[in-house]
Amino acid sequence: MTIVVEGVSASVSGANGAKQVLYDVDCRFETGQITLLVGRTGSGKSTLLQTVAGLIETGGGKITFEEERGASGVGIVFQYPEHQLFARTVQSELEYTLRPFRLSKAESEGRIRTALERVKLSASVLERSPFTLSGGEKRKLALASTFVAEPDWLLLDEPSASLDTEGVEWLTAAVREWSARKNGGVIIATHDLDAFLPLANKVILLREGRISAEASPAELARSPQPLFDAGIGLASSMRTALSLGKHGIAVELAADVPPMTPAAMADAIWQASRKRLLATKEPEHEAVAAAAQTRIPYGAESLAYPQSPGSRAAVAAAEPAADGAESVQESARTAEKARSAADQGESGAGMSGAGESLARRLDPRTKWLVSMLVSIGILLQDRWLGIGVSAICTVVLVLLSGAPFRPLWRWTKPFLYFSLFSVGFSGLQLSFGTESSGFEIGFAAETALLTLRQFAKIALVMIVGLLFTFTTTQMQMKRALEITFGALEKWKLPVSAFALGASLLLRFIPIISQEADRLKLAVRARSASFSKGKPLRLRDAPAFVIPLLLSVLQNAEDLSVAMEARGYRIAGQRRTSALKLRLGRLDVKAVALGAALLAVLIAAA
Ligand SMILES: Nc1ncnc2c1ncn2[C@@H]1O[C@H](COP(=O)(O)OP(=O)(O)OP(=O)(O)O)[C@@H](O)[C@H]1O
Repeated sequence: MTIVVEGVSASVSGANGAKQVLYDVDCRFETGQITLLVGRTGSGKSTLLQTVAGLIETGGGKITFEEERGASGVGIVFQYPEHQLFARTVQSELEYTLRPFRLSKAESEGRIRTALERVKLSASVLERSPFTLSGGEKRKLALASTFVAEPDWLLLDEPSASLDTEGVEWLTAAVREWSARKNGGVIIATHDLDAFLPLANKVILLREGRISAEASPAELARSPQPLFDAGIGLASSMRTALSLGKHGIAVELAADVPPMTPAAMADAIWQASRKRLLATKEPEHEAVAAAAQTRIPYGAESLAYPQSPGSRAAVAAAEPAADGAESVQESARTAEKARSAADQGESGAGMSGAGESLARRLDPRTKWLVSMLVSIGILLQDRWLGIGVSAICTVVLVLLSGAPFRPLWRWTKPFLYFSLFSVGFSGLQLSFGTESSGFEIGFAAETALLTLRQFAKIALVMIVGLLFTFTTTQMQMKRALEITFGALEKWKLPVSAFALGASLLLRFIPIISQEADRLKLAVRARSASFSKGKPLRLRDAPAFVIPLLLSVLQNAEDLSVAMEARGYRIAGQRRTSALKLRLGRLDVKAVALGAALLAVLIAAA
């Protein structure tokens, strides 16, 4: 009853293409145990969780379920519960999970009632839309919709986010209860050591997509160095012990019950204080000196202070009480600075110079001009030879631009399917004839080819347009339009408004795409796991089309509120632009290339 992860690598794909997140991960998750996945933001916890759940394909290595139901017995609750809710009512949300089990109505109602009781949600929410619930209620519902399927494994991503103190207490109790009742396995990706360390049997520390350490909570309590190495810091009980140690009060660590909870810590402090009180029969300074010499302050035996400035500052920030509030704030600021400096160091390489794709380094006006020139050239074509040359020119542009292939293909694919259908349909010839000849069906290849040629041209123009979209940010696009057509403002033409509108339209393309991905993932994760690892089934499509529309509308509303907050409503008010555009030598070369491609296309026409 174990999940074995061996040499697993995994990538996630976003608007800018695929990015490897996990590297050669080896670990085991035992049933009956609660395992924590702990690591800094972006270290790959969610990705590992989703890979184990079968929602992300492994790019190498394998995951073995040493039990009967395999990945189908896994229930996952996402980091943002709203990412997994999609139905019109809470009732249908829960029923959706139960659909593949083919239960009787009474059984299904019973399971729903029990699941709601377990998460302490009242049955009165059943008729409400999940989207009207509060953040904490959504999390409870997400958990209920997982509990209802009675999975063997419970995978929770940042489960304490958006819960209040009482909510966290309830959650930890629910996880404990579930684990004891089902004897199932629990994997929790979290930063919240205070809440989950006391529950855990094992902690797996992730750092930049790799496992940096594995330890039991008791081992970490005695030797917290791996927590610093992974850039995480300590649970507050550990911080308290560390601070007391600096004052010469040594908190003894019991081997079996490490002081992870406030109650256990209070007990340990009480024991330590009593010892110290007894010692103060001697003059106080001697007692302190003796304590400092003879007792081992918490963590000192193993806590060799980390050498890198970032982690040293993090250690300083993790020791609050000793030096007063001011120094705590100062060290927290230093730690933050050090971390962000480290972050910039990591990400800077990818952002600058050679690492950046050619198209991203070009001025958006240049890209727009080149796209126009090539699109005009493509639209001039009337012969198959010309279409072939257009296709070659488009491939040249795609390769030179360095635009990501996957999103390009994802956006082009539906159009290609639609085109093929239209081509087939346009070639159909139906005749209802006379009584003697009857109904006849034929296919006019010539008409179909004509349609194919038209669609091929549109597809190529679309790819050229997408190249522009995928390599131009909304801000660049807006500035480019404002600069290009700015002169028209003299004649009171609303150039800024037009530029903003056009750039918002562009901005919405990736948003819709991300939303569709999110909903597909949610539907797959909850199709009681029967279709995990397989593409979405057609009959699941309605489950995400309406939520997709709703969420696009919600995004539009959020955006309009944000814009209003930034003064976009105030007519005539000019805003300062943070983005300066400059044409360079590379732009001249790109325009020359565009003109050359147009010349080739005119020659081929
Ligand atoms: N859809 C995506 N597109 C692009 N990058 C992504 C996508 N999903 C995740 N990533 C990147 O993958 C890396 C790991 O992300 P992941 O969500 O697994 O980290 P995490 O440890 O769970 O972080 P957090 O604690 O902030 O939730 C991050 O750098 C993140 O930016």
